[in-house]
Amino acid sequence: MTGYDSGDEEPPIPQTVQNWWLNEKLGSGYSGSIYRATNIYTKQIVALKLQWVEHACPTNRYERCLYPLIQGGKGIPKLWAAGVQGSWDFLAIDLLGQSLDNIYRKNGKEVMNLGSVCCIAMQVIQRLEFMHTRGVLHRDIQLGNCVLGLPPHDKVIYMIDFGFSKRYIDPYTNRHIPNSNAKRDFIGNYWFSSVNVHCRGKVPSRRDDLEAVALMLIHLMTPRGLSWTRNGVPKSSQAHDLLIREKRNALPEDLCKGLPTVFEEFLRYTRRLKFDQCPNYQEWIDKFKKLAVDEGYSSSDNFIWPPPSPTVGHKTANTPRRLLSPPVKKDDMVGILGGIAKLDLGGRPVLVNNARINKTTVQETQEAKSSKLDVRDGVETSDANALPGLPPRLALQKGQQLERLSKSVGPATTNKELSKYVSDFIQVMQSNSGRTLTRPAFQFLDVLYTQLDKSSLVIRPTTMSKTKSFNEPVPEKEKQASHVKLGVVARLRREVHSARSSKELATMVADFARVTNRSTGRTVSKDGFAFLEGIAERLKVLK
Ligand SMILES: Nc1ncnc2c1ncn2[C@@H]1O[C@H](COP(=O)(O)OP(=O)(O)OP(=O)(O)O)[C@@H](O)[C@H]1O
Repeated sequence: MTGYDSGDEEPPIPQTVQNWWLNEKLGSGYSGSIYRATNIYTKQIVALKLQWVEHACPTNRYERCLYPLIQGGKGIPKLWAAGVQGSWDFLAIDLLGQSLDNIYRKNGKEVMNLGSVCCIAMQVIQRLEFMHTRGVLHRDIQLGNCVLGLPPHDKVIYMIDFGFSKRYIDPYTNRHIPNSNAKRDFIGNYWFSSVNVHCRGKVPSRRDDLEAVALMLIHLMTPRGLSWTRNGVPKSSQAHDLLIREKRNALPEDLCKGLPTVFEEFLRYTRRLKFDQCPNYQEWIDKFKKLAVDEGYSSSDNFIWPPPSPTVGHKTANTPRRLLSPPVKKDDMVGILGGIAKLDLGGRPVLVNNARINKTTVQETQEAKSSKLDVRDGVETSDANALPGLPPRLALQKGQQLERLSKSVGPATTNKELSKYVSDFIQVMQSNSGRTLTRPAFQFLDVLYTQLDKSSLVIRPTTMSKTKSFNEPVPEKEKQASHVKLGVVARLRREVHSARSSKELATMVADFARVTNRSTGRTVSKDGFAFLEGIAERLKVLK
């Protein structure tokens, strides 16, 4: 054991403590060790948490008092026995399996798949909801304290280590503990304790447990983890100060760049909560569930490790951008453009007045409209269109809807039609919690761009594969707006209303796609949607 500062020496670990025979060591922490132990009479097997009574940080003593308050909750280990025998303070609790930290490390600290992270989110938020309803804060949320059960409970995440836990409801007055401006000593962990508690010395409350969950989830989704975790535990006060500064200065939008928006929203939500405010746990459980479902994972919060195979290699709207190959690979783009080139357009003009639309075009438009009806209904009538290798159909819905829209926008012949398709595109994008530009969304924008850019030309199918795409180098004269950084979408939103030609709109669409791709991790912001709505509006009036 480590960490004790008593003058006395810690005695050797005994073979038995009360009725428990100690087997192998399962793990150890700052203040004690955990053993697998067998009841010598009943043969019941438990995890025995053992701590020397003289330890400088007598967490077992606190845990003994806390455990009874939270008994009976799902994912809370059962306390079978507790007490002091001789020099040893012990707790006998349910024997559990591996911790999320073990899993994370065994997995080479690789980014965890989104489905698993959503399960962790749902379960850990539920655990905290339960603890909080019992008037207890955890105060040490971290991967090592989230442990899987043993079969048949191996899909359940258990919370352990209540050594730092504390009542936030005064048992005598039944009131929330008071806030204070006095700076407190830090209790928690370096990686995930909230900014208020860790960096500002504030009194912890429910919001801080939730902020720690948010940081833990973001950590799991970030290559090499959160930046302040990368140098290991700080070994000096200067190193700790640096860590604190880094954590305090990290903006949610930077921490969550490229992640599904739910993560950033959750972190911001936890930081907006008032000191004594009760979090809306269910809202966030539902949001993470929806995110999982939208991305083709199960709606169940069962944590299955290793994750089921269908999701392997599946990259979707909400997959972190860092994990994705480039938005549209060159080969794919050639394929897409080749596909459009194969459309039998017969050299018809596009985006011209109705008088020049021939009968075939009208028919095609009607077909496009009928497929759009499916899009509006959001119902897939058949899996015939399912793309090989893609996961369950729920995940396909958004992608398929966008693919259909891309196909429809290609043969569109008037600005009015284009306007409607843009509105449909917005609708599909907004119907999904991950408002990110996925590959099919880029496809749509690319075809839209092509349509707008070529508005005054006749499309010649043979030249389509050479058609300019915003994914390809842009000629210098059009490049001025491609140095776009933050704020560009806001500018596009303003300027779209004064665009004088389809070509101008095309340039704006290209800028929008580039800046969304490059600067905001593909998330379509409010300005982004307003810009797209502006496109739809402008197309209605542009001839
Ligand atoms: N009930 C259990 N069943 C199986 N293993 C467990 C159990 N509880 C704890 N462990 C293992 O022992 C390790 C240390 O447990 P715990 O965090 O409770 O101890 P601690 O001394 O409070 O540690 P820390 O210094 O991290 O706060 C855990 O990370 C886990 O690997």
